[in-house]
Amino acid sequence: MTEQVWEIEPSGPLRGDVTVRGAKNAVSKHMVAAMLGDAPSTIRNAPDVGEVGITAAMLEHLGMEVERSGDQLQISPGPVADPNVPKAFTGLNRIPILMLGPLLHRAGEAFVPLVGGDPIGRRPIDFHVDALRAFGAEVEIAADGIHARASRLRGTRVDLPYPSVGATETVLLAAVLAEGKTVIRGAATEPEIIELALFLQRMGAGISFSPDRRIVVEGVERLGGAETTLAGDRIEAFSYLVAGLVTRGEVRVHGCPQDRLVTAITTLARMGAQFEITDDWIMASAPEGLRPAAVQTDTHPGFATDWQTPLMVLFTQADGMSVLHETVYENRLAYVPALQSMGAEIEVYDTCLGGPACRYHDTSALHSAVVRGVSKLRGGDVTMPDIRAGFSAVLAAAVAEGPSTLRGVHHIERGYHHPVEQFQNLGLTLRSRSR
Ligand SMILES: CC(=O)N[C@H]1[C@@H](OP(=O)(O)OP(=O)(O)OC[C@H]2O[C@@H](n3ccc(=O)[nH]c3=O)[C@H](O)[C@@H]2O)O[C@H](CO)[C@@H](O)[C@@H]1O
Ligand SMILES: C=C(OP(=O)(O)O)C(=O)O
Repeated sequence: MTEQVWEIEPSGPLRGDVTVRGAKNAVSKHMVAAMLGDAPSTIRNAPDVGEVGITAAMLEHLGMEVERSGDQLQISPGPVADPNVPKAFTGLNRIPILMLGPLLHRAGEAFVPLVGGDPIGRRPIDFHVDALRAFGAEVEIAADGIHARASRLRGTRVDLPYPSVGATETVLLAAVLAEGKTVIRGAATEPEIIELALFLQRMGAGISFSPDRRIVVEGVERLGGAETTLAGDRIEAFSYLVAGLVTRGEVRVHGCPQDRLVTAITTLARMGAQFEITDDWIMASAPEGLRPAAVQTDTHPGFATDWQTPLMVLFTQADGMSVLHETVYENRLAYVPALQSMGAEIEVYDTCLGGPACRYHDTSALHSAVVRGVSKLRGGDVTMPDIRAGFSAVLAAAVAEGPSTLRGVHHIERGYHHPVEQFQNLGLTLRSRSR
């Protein structure tokens, strides 16, 4: 069987411009929201990534029309042809669970296969299921997926035990057409949640945000179509800024609003990065080198867990001991052995270092890391375990001495827009080969 691999050679400082498009998850979730309308919706600035194709194929199976033209997607919500997402989509991404609410509204019944996403720790769906039951749905968890049925969803009160991004979205997508009022307490407030809520508001939904993670939704009878242009992906934007910093170059990132990166920018600035920020782009450089830092990942507006992997590689190139405490996923340091095999001096611990105790305090999950910099990295033969760890392997290969071979590149292709071209434009010697 042939395998796609990336061969990377050390290439000096990465410099130049990168434009980021909408985030892979944002585009999929807007596509799911569009299912709720009774008229077509348009989503612009969509990236050209595997995730969109997976979600489009699911929607088409359900009876929606999806038309792509350049960076624009038009979703025309026809009658539901089949309320079952086929099992062929098992594990391909996390989007099917979000389809339950819209399918219940449109068809009164639904089946979605087991959701996947990156293997970064336990990713249960109990909050989603409990919330749908609170709306009055009958939900049965089978070995191969979830069956749900409801003649009408009724507004309810949902208290999320942790501000889960996906569960907040499940509740929003169920609440907008439910009968009466829904109140979510403990809601996630990530920029992607706000972006989705604004889109739903354009479709006609009654959503208001209150302080203290409380969202109130007044159900409406019908939703129309809407148009939107997605903001550039903050994870991708951060990753390319770090690509410049870690190689002692400077990358100018266009398309991601500054307010989505505020904590990231402050964190990098604390490490000695200097920024130029305009309305159109953000550029980072570190002419005087980088200092170590202690960083804890968190829900928004904290330091996002998806920013953690490039930061880890940056820590290996900062002068001194850095600490990373991952509090969102218990197994998100599983990629560290690959970096260690390339010479990174990283030790992982099951204790909470560099911040207050988190949910994994009393477990044996290795979720804290101490990183010694500056480490001399050497080229390696590494398999990417997930999307963000994949990007960090590219960064490690870019600063390593000697060539590297990276496998599992499909992970990156699920969510980064044309990564080979972007890296090559920045000056990285990267060849993508089938072997
Ligand atoms: C498709 C998508 O949007 N992915 C993003 C989304 O993932 P996703 O929406 O899956 O992440 P959540 O915010 O739901 O997960 C946060 C935490 O809540 C826990 N939890 C979640 C749901 C549940 O029913 N029960 C439960 O215990 C999870 O195990 C995790 O520890 O937000 C994460 C946190 O910003 C990002 O890393 C992912 O890139
Ligand atoms: C964890 C991620 O994605 P997913 O939730 O789709 O696995 C991610 O984008 O970093």
